[in-house]
Amino acid sequence: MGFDSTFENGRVVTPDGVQSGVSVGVKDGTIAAIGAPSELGGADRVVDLDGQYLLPGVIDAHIHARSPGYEYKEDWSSATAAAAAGGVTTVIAMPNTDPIIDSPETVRQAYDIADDDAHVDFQSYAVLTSENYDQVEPLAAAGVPGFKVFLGTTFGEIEPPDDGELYAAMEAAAGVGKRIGFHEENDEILSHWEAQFKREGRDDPIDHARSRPVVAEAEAVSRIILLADHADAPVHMFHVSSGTGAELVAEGKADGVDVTAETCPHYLWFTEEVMNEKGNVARVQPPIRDAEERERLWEAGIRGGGVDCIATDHAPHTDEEKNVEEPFGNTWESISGFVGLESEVGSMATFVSEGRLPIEQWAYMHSTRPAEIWGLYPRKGSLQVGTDADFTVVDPDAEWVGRKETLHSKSKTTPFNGEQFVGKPTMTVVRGTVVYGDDTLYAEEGYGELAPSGETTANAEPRTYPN
Ligand SMILES: NC(=O)N[C@@H](CC(=O)O)C(=O)O
Ligand SMILES: [Zn+2]
Repeated sequence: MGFDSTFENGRVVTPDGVQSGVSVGVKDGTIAAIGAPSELGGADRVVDLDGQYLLPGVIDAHIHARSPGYEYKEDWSSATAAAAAGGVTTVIAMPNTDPIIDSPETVRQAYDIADDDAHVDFQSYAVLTSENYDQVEPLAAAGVPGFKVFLGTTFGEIEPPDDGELYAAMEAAAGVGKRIGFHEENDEILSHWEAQFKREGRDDPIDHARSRPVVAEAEAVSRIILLADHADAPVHMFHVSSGTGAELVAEGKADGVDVTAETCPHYLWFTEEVMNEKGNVARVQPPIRDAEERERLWEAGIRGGGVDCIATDHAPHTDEEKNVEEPFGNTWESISGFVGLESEVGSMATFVSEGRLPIEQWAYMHSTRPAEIWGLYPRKGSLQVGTDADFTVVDPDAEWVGRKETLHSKSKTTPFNGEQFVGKPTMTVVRGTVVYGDDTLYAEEGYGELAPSGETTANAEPRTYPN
C-alpha cells in the first residue's frame, strides 16, 4: 500500500502501553496501518522520529478562544497557533464570549469564525442559563460536544440556571447523550468572602485565593453529584483544583453516578505559595491550593482515578487586565486566568520524567479520555487504524524553560514563565499534516476543522494505573 506519509522510529504510546519499533502509515488524513516497518509499504514522505514518543494527539477540552467579542485578548488564529506549537491537535472552547454561545445561531457563528481561522481541529461548548436551559435539544443538534454552566461568578458574569432549571436541563442532556460540565464554585461563599476581605482591606494576591476556599468547590461538587444522581444524567467537573474536590468526585463515581472530572497542570504543579512568588500573574478561578490539597489531588485524582482528564483552562487576558506591571498590587484590580496551551505538554512530560505519572496514563488523560467524555472518540483520541492521524510528538529528554517571549498566544502572561521542563513537544500532526514542527507553524489559518461529536461514551469509572 502506498501511504501519503509514514512516521517511523517512534515509540508509539496508547493508554494500553508503549510500542517501539513500529511505524504509523497515514493515508488521506487517517491512520492506515500501524506495524513493523518491514510490513508497511512505501510512502511519499517518511518522517524519522528518532526514538521520540508519538502520542495520540493531545486534546485540550478547556480553552478560552475569546472570539467572538474579545479578540483583543485572543482569537481563533492565535489560540490555535498556540495549540499547534504546544502539541495540541484539538481544542474545545468555552462559551463565555460576546455574544455568549447560547443558541444554535451563536454556535454556528463561533464555528464559522473557527472554520476560517483555526490551525488545528476544534469544537465549542454551549452555555446553559435561565434563558435557554430548555434549549438543550436544538443546541445538541447544532453540534456542540456538551454544555457549560458557570455556578461561580467568573469572567463574563454569566448567571447560572436555578437548581430546578438545572435539574430539567440535566434530564434533557441525558436524553441526547451529552454531558453538562460546570464551573463548580458556590457563588454565595465567594461573594461573602470577597466583600468581607475588601472591607478589611485585604487585597494581596493570596487573598484572592483565600476568598475562594475549598469548601466553595466541595459544596458545588456535592450538589451537582446529588442532582445528577437523581436526574440520572452525565455531568463533568471542569478544573477541579483540590484534593477535597477529587475525593468527592471519586465517591460519586463509586456510588454509580456518571460524573467525570478534569484538572489542570497548574493545580498539579504549583501550590498557593506561587501567589506570593509571582503575584496576580497566577490569579485564577478556582485558585491554586495549598500543598496538602495538592498532594491529595495527586492521590485521589491522579493515582486514585477520581480525575479523568487534563486540560488547561487557557484563559488569555491582557497584561493591563492582569495588572502585571504591579504583580503584587491590589488583587481586586486584577483578572483571573492565564494561558496554558504552550506549557501543558511540557508540564505533563515533566511529571512523566519524574516518575510521577505513567506515560500511558498521560495519553489516556490528555487524549483518549477527553475524547470519550465529549463524544469525539474513536475518531479522536484513539491511535487506531481508521481514525484521524492526530499525533503529538514529544522529545522526552529535551530540557527547556518556559519563556513568555516565544508564545504564540496574544497573551504572554503565565506562572509557567521561567519554569523548567523535561520533555518538549517537537511536532504536531493533525489529520496527517504536520501543522507544527522545527519551531515553525506550518498550517494555514483555516486548516482546522470542526471535530464531529457524538454521544458521550465515558463510563463513570476511569482506568487507574499502577504507579
Ligand atoms: N478560570 C479563570 O480564572 N478564568 C476564565 C473563566 C473560568 O473558566 O472560570 C476566563 O474566562 O478568564
Ligand atoms: Zn471556570
